[in-house]
Amino acid sequence: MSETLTLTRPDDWHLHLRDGAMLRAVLPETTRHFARAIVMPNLVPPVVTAADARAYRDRILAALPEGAGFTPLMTLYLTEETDPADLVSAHAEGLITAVKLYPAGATTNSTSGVRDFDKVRGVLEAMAEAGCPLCVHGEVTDPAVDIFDREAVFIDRVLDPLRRATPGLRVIMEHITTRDGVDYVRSQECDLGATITTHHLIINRNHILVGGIKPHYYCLPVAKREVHRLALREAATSGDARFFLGTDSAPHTDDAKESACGCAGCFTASNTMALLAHVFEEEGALDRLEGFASRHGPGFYGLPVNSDTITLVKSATPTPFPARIETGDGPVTVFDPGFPVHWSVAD
Ligand SMILES: NC(=O)N[C@@H](CC(=O)O)C(=O)O
Ligand SMILES: [Zn+2]
Ligand SMILES: [Zn+2]
Repeated sequence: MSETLTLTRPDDWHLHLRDGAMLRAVLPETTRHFARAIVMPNLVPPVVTAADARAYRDRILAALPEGAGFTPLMTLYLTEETDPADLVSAHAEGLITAVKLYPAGATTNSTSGVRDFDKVRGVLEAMAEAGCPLCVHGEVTDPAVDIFDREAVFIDRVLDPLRRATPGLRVIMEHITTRDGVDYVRSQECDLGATITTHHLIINRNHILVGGIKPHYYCLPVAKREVHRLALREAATSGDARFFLGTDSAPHTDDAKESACGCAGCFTASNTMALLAHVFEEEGALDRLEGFASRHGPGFYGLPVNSDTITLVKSATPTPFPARIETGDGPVTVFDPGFPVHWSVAD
């Protein structure tokens, strides 16, 4: 007898869809299970204006598989030159759902990001006024700060001062990787949420480095110590509506990952829901998966929850998933959790 679990259809509140051949290959992996996704704007060149976002949204819609009922929720990439009027009108007309802040140099394609936070103060104030949320890649780029400390230092040096200076700004700490991130979210009264990725619930830094370097486990923010992974698991499965799913599924070709200078990013779009069922079952929290994957995100963004469902099935034998997907740019390896997975999403 197989066990099943039916959930309100989930959304992905942090996703990289890329462009061109890669977009066409990875998009169906998301639309199969998810109804909506917050689409990251870190293309080359980035999505910085309303016109860029409209053109990118049209390319995504043109690449949708037949019959996919999927809505891309667009974002703008915040730069020191962002025009607040362009941003506010794009938000007002529903073209964009949020704005993304990358500290310059913090991650993949972030060179156009923010260096001097004073230069974006006016834009952040306009966003607070307009009710447009800010998604944040929360790592400092100071070369003197150890890579494993960059999230915690960002909270103290950048995020907390920024939020105090801009009351009413709704902020999502993207892909939190530390207990410090969890604690900071919990310590705040309002206007703060956090996304958690699938892979950060599964791997710690040992997975990347013990027994040989594993480039497909390398992403940013880099996975931390086990205590942090456990804190993320506790937060994700706690039922606290401030924590929700953002896969940060970030495809790079195998050539780009398996390199002397490998790109950061784990590709999890294909197997995220199966892996989450495994994780939530391990934590005795299967009844809270729907909150994390399907309810808390819309709640934070002030959007309706989806009206249809997906069904997860647990079978007696492990359910294999493809090790990689083919793209016009080359193969992309699917995140391997390193354990057998018995859950899958029913067709
Ligand atoms: N997470 C990653 O490791 N990489 C992301 C960028 C990001 O989300 O920081 C990417 O665009 O490849
Ligand atoms: Zn990021
Ligand atoms: Zn990302």
